[in-house]
Amino acid sequence: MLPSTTIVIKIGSNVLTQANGLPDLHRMGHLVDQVMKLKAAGKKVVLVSSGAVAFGRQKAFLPEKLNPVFKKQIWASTGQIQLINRYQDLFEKHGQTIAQILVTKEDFRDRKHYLNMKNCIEALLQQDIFPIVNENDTVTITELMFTDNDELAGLTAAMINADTLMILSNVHGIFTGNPENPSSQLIEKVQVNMPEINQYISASKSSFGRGGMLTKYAMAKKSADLGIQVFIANGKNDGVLEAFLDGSLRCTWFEPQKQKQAPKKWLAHGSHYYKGEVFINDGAKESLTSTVIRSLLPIGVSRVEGEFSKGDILLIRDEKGEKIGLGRAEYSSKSALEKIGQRQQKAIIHYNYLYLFDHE
Ligand SMILES: Nc1ncnc2c1ncn2[C@@H]1O[C@H](COP(=O)(O)OP(=O)(O)O)[C@@H](O)[C@H]1O
Ligand SMILES: N[C@@H](CCC(=O)OP(=O)(O)O)C(=O)O
Repeated sequence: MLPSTTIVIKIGSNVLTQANGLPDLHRMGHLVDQVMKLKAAGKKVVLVSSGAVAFGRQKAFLPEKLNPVFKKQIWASTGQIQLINRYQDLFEKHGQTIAQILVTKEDFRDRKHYLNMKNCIEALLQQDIFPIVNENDTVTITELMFTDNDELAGLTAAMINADTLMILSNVHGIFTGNPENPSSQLIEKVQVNMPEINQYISASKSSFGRGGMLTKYAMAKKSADLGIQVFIANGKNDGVLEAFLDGSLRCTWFEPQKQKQAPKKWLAHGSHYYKGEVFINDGAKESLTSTVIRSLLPIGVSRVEGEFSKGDILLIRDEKGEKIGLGRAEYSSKSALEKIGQRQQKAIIHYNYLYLFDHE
């Protein structure tokens, strides 16, 4: 475990609900008390909290046959008010003002939205207002949805340059088998060059969760690659955050690699958010993957696909179609089409906004 100053804490739906599905206000209160202890210890904290759908489900009784998308929208829109009101009551007891931030995947795709979000969270933290983030579930349907809030928490941690991501679920971490099986053991440490441990993870999830342990693992690995240490721990355990503070936390810890620069962190999460594709020739591939720092020039581009604007994320492929990396477009697709193959043109992707895959 490494020192931490800025922490994103993700709380799963199951942590905030009882087995019968009713909100667990006692647990919520206990977590808020502990978050305040982290703040008192000088940590900057941002919360990514699930629970809108779970809270809404308890209040809005809907016909069984209603379209599942409408159900989710109704539960999320009614439940988010309850969720945030509960937080407000609980934080108010500590004299702490809170802010609600509801976001969509689109906000991470568009660099302007991304920077607006980042600046807003940073301004809130500076003013000592506590940000609570959730997905805007009423507008994010099917392909617009985050896989789950674990993905949103990973993106948020990268966005605000957090050094620590704490994922609170209803298990102590990743086990070598079903966590309910007494022979399964907790994997305490995940290090960079360790073999994949996803073989141990089953697709099963807790009753109110969306993504399951597989997305937690994928997001934790990605965040660790970007230099963020990740803890997966049991938010249902009393004193979980105090144990984090005193170093006695029982959890799965992901060792971080060296911190990446901020624009590269934005791009690293862009695999699902790119707007267009650029295909590069062998010479450009060699140049980009060499040890010398280089931008991608139009002369190295053989074709572009998709409609994109300046500032959008592009996926870079080689001539065989293999994925090489991601970058921020310096041209719109219209200008790029005019410039490809030409010499002495400004880079289509500047090095500062280029992220190359390690082994994809
Ligand atoms: N190898 C494993 N170790 C730990 N949990 C696992 C494993 N395989 C599957 N799981 C399941 O993942 C669940 C946690 O994911 P999820 O239900 O999405 O929680 P949350 O609501 O906190 O996001 C656990 O309750 C457990 O049932
Ligand atoms: N935005 C949804 C959260 C969905 C989700 O990812 O849930 P979980 O897997 O419990 O973190 C809600 O507030 O209900």
